[in-house]
This record gives sequence, structure tokens and C-alpha cells, in this order.
Amino acid sequence: MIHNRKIIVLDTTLRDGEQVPGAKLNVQQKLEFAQQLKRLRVDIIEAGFPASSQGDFQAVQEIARSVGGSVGITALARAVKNDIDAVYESVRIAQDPLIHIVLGASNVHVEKKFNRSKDAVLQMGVDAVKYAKTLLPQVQYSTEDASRADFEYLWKTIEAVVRAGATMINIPDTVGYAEPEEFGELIRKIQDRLKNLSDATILSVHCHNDLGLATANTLSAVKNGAKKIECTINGLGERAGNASLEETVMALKVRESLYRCSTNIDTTELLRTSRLLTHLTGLDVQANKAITGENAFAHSSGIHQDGLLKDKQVYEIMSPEEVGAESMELVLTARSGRHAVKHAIAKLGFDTSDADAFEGVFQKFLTLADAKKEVYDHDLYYLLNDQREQPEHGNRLFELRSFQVVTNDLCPTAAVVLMQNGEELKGSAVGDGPIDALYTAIKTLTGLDVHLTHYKINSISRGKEAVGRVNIQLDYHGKMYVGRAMDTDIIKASGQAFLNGINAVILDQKESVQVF
Ligand SMILES: CC(=O)SCCNC(=O)CCNC(=O)[C@H](O)C(C)(C)COP(=O)(O)OP(=O)(O)OC[C@H]1O[C@@H](n2cnc3c(N)ncnc32)[C@H](O)[C@@H]1OP(=O)(O)O
Ligand SMILES: CC(C)C(=O)C(=O)O
Repeated sequence: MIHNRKIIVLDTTLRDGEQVPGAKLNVQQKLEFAQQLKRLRVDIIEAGFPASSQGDFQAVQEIARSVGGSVGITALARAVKNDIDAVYESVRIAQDPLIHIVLGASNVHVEKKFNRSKDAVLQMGVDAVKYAKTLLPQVQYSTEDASRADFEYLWKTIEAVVRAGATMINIPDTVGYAEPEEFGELIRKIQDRLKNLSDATILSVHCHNDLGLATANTLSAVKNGAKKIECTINGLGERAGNASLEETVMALKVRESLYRCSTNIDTTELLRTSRLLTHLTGLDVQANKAITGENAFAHSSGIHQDGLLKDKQVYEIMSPEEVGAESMELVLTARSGRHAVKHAIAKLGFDTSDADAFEGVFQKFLTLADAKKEVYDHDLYYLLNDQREQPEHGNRLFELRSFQVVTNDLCPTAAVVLMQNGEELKGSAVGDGPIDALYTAIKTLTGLDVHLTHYKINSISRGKEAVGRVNIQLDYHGKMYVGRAMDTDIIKASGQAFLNGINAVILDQKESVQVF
């Protein structure tokens, strides 16, 4: 029997998670999330796909430079020289860099995607690994769509790429087709052969959630000998997502006597990491999501409450504190002082060492607390975000100075004043509704022909003074941009989110000019 193995955790939120529409993060946001992954103590961060764009290359490089000390850094490449070069150039500065190569292994990939023979595709993989090994000692090879592959061809590929120098073999259930018992059996068969071929090669799994089985398949793989797991925070990822890191890690922890495995994850950072991701991407976690959902530790029915009062273990298999949730949320008011606010901000994972920056946040906190009476963690996220965006993005070209929206069933109208480089721009427009009128006025003033493709508003804290969070997506010349904003006034949040989207277009154009 296998006893207390250490399972390596690779987080791919910034690569597979970022493949989700709307989850695109800028370099600064990726860096912030990577810092949090380091606090969570993941073993490896997959930071992106550097060949895909200059922005992603820069983000991976920045993460490798500033986060890649104690944590391994990797990024993905096709079995293509250019992609491998881009990974190498972006991760090599990290202390523990890894090149990750992916190539299809199933018949449908070989025949339909590549239209080549199996031998030719296998040779592409071998050549890619051999080339990557000339650059770095650590190379991971992913046999894409492995769960639908013909086993003997899959094994032939694994054997060849291990001989070519791959140090990690990753078995992906790319389309979430596998079933736990069957996937476990596949991993056991591969592990049995692999240990005879090269005991040092690390067997890894990467499961997708198309049938809601990603976490179960990952756990089954661990039971059957997988030494490394690939997961994402909040289960974010292509289509239905990936195995959720928080679920998999907590299952291993809570059922340690069953799995006889442990990870390096600091589970008390799980909730904070999940909330930060929600905040950065604007993609909410469902209320009943295991571990990090709002109701994950809420007990509402009388029989349950009675049982809990007698002994928590009656209805709790883990304590909220173990995942970083507090039994009681901290509520700040306008009577709270700097110590309490600083403590609350630090607990959210933000740096409070810059006294001037903190004072700015504190003054904004007092204004919000006067308006809202009670200030929750979500509200603090909003304040911090607002505070950071303004000075850091001094090149935020348009600023919403003031607006007035009049709504009725005849002719909703908006009048807007924007600032651009110290100059005041005034305009008004009518629309189908108040937001449409506001957006038309802003669009006319900025002169950018953007198209609104998505608009979503959520309330992110409690009470009638709750903060509304608006997420929008804009299409500009076929490229998608996101804008987010929060405010107790939802019309203002809507206008600000739209303007943030427009500013993202302008910043992107500026960056492109600098890069090329
Ligand atoms: C399972 C996964 O999650 S894999 C990771 C998915 N992530 C991404 O796709 C990252 C974002 N992608 C991109 O930015 C772009 O698709 C790029 C830069 C990778 C490639 O862009 P383009 O060169 O314009 O090619 P495009 O995406 O249209 O087509 C993919 C090409 O790569 C080939 N390809 C696909 N996978 C692989 C692979 N693993 N190894 C080698 N070639 C591959 C395809 O066959 C196709 O080649 P073809 O033009 O000869 O038919
Ligand atoms: C790159 C690989 C691991 C992948 O994302 C998949 O096959 O789903």
C-alpha cells in the first residue's frame, strides 16, 4: 500500500482558466493572482501560453521574474519550435522553470486535426521534447485527449518522449469524457509500465469537467498512482472547466486516511484565492459550490442548527477556518479606525505597507461607510481596486467626471461630462433605456466605435446600500475587451465599467504601438 505520498499541485488558472471567455486578465492582474498562488503554496504555476500574444509573453515573463523563486513556473507550447522558444524565453529567468509541450494522442486528433500518420505525429512529439531538452532540463509532455486515445499508441508515445528526455508525463482528459474508475485504471496501467521504464518520471493528470467528473477523476488518478495534479481555482477552464483545486486539495486533506497523500497547499488561503479570482475576472462562484461557495459553510435548517450547536462535527466535515473562511464576517462601520481597516485589508491578502496608499483607501472607506453604514470584505475589494487603478494607470485616458440620467418610458436621456488629458468633454444622448442612453453619450464623446457584446450586473454585498458590480464586454475591430466597475450607484458603476472597457481598448492600442 502507498503511504503518505506528497502530491505536486500545478495551478493552471492563468493558462487553462484564462481560456474562458471574459476571464482575460492584464499583466498586473496576472501578477497579483500569481503572488496569491505563491501564498497558497502551489508547487508549479502554469502562467500562460506565451506564443499566443505579446501580452501573454510579457505576463509569463513578469511572473517568472517576480514570483518564480520558491515556486516552479511553466507555460504551454505546441510541438512547434516557435512556441517552445517563447516558453523558454519567458520562463527561463525563474529558479525552477519547466517547458510544457502538448500534442494530440487520440485517433481523432491525429487524423482530423493533424491529418498525418500516427508515426509522424509521434515523431513531432519526440523532436519537440528533444529540442526543449536543449533549452531546459525540466520538460513536461501532455498527451492531449489521452482518455480517448488507443492505449498502445498512447503508451508508445509516452515511452518515446520519456526516452527523448521528458521528465513529466501529463495525462489529460481533455474533453472531460473519462469516468473515475476507468480513468483510475488508465493511470494505474501507465504508472505500472512507467516505473519500469523510468522511475523518476512524474506521472500527472489534467481533468476537464464536461460531465462534472473532473475532481472525481483527479482523485481516482491519485488513488491509482498519479504523483502530480493539474487544477484551477474555482474550477475555471476551457468549456465546463477543470478540476477545482480547492475541492481536490480538501478531498485529499479531509480523507487523508483514504488517499494517504498530502499536498503543500496552505488551505487557509483557499477562500482568499477564490475571492481574488472572482474579483479579478468578474466570474462568480455559484452559492452552493463546494469549499468556496457562499453557502458552503452556511447551515439554515433547524435540525442542522440544533445538531451543530450540540457538536460541530454533527454536520461539518471540515471547519470554515481550515479553508480561510471566518465563522463570522468582519463588519466595519464609519466608527472603525485605521487599525481595524488595515487588519481587514491585510486579511484579504493586500499589502498595507505604503502609508500614503493606505490613507487614501481609509478616507474612501470613511466616505463609503457613511453612505453604506456597514462595510464588508467585498466593499473593501472595491475600494482597493478603485484606489489602485487610478494612480497605476495614470494613462487612463477618459475619466467619468459627472453624469445625469433621466429615465421614462418615452425618451430616456443621459448627459455626461468626461475628462481627457485635463480637458472637459460634454455630451448627451437618448437611448432605449437609461444605460443605452449613457453608453451612447460616452461612446460619442470618446469617438471609439466599440460594440457592447455583454452586460452583467450583480450585487456583491448585503443590504439596500449594497455595492453593484458591473461587468461588460466590448468588441472593437474583432477583439474583445472587458470593463468592470463597482459602486453603490449602479448607473455610475455601469458608466464607469463602459469607460474602463474603452480605456482598455486605448491602452491596448498604445501597448501595441510600443511593442511592434
Ligand atoms: C487542450 C488545450 O487547452 S491546448 C491549449 C489551447 N490554448 C491555446 O490555443 C492558446 C491560444 N492560441 C493561440 O493564440 C493561437 O491559436 C496560436 C498562437 C497557438 C496558433 O495560432 P495560429 O498559428 O493562427 O493557428 P490556429 O490557432 O488557427 O491553428 C492551430 C494550428 O496549430 C496546429 N496545432 C494544434 N495543436 C498543435 C500541437 N499541439 N502541436 C503542433 N501543432 C498544433 C493545428 O494543426 C493548426 O495548424 P495548421 O494551421 O497547420 O492546420
Ligand atoms: C495542455 C493540456 C494539458 C490541456 O489543457 C488539455 O489537454 O486539456
